[in-house]
Amino acid sequence: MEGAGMKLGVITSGGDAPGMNPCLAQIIREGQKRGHEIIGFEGGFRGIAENRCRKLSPEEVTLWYQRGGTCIKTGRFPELEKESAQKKVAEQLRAHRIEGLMVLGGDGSFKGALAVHRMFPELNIIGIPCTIDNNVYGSDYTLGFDTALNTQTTYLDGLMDTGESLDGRVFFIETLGAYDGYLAQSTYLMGMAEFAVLDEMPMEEEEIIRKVLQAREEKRSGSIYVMFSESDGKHRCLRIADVIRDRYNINIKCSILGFSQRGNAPTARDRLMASGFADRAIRAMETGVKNQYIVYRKGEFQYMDISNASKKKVFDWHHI
Ligand SMILES: Nc1ncnc2c1ncn2[C@@H]1O[C@H](COP(=O)(O)OP(=O)(O)OP(=O)(O)O)[C@@H](O)[C@H]1O
Ligand SMILES: O=P(O)(O)OC[C@H]1O[C@](O)(CO)[C@@H](O)[C@@H]1O
Repeated sequence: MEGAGMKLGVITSGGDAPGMNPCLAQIIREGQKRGHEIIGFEGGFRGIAENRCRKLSPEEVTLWYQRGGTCIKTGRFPELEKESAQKKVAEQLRAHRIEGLMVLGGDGSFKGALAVHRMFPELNIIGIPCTIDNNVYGSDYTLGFDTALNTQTTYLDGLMDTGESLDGRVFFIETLGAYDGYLAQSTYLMGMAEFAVLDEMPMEEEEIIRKVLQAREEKRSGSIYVMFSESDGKHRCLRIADVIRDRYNINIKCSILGFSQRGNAPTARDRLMASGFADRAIRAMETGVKNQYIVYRKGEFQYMDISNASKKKVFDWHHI
């Protein structure tokens, strides 16, 4: 019955993101206060299929606010695209008498939730956008982005101390984010990089090289900093750096931030946002809001039908 004393499931799914833990903690604390039972399935949709679950209690979550990653583990479960896996997940949720499932993840996880809902239409599904990539359609913000950006900024601070002490170097810095350029573009927006190489604005290798040479011409002191988004994961910056080194004998260094960028204690902003998302999710379950994900748009939380999750977010060049 909607409102009082519901049995609610929760998973984290896709890549982990700082902010997932405080969001879980708030769901568990608020949930219990309002008389709900919160069941955590471990490792995303696979954990539901394999029936790895337990009741989560407020006593265990005190330190979750300050921890990166996710304390109930996450996972990718590509089998869920098949009907057989969708049925399995739906069966398990039915067996546990779960009335609503909260899914903390990215756009892929919301598509997965919708697929499960089709097999179990009485199940309410509510999504919370959690990914350092900031790429969920309809939302200006996804949990984890601020922490990943702060990690990146601290890294750049260190790099620039040395880059400004030894003139004339070129630094290529690759961020995570797959094909989404929000992390890389942010450093450029801050004014800390000469330019950013993004999938949103494809650039031929020769064009990148030309821009590096031009930046060196224009900058009389210090070094040159160029951001690269992760793209296909083949570290294109290494290849381009080799060409520049061989052709022009320039001292060029590549820094690939890699997976430590996905960790670390959530920033205060991510903790605050986590709490806002969690409250809206619980309220949605209680008030009969059905099959939505929560978005943060123009400074406020709103609901968006989960079928929109498959749409591509239009890149916002000046996201702030
Ligand atoms: N089209 C789909 N149909 C069914 N399930 C899906 C679909 N897309 C994704 N999923 C499920 O959601 C899981 C997570 O999706 P995905 O790997 O795309 O990560 P994500 O949620 O987008 O997060 P991140 O941004 O961190 O990558 C998949 O492993 C799969 O279980
Ligand atoms: O850990 P995995 O599954 O290799 O995923 C890596 C991807 O996940 C993300 O961190 C998003 O969660 C992307 O930035 C990155 O490309």
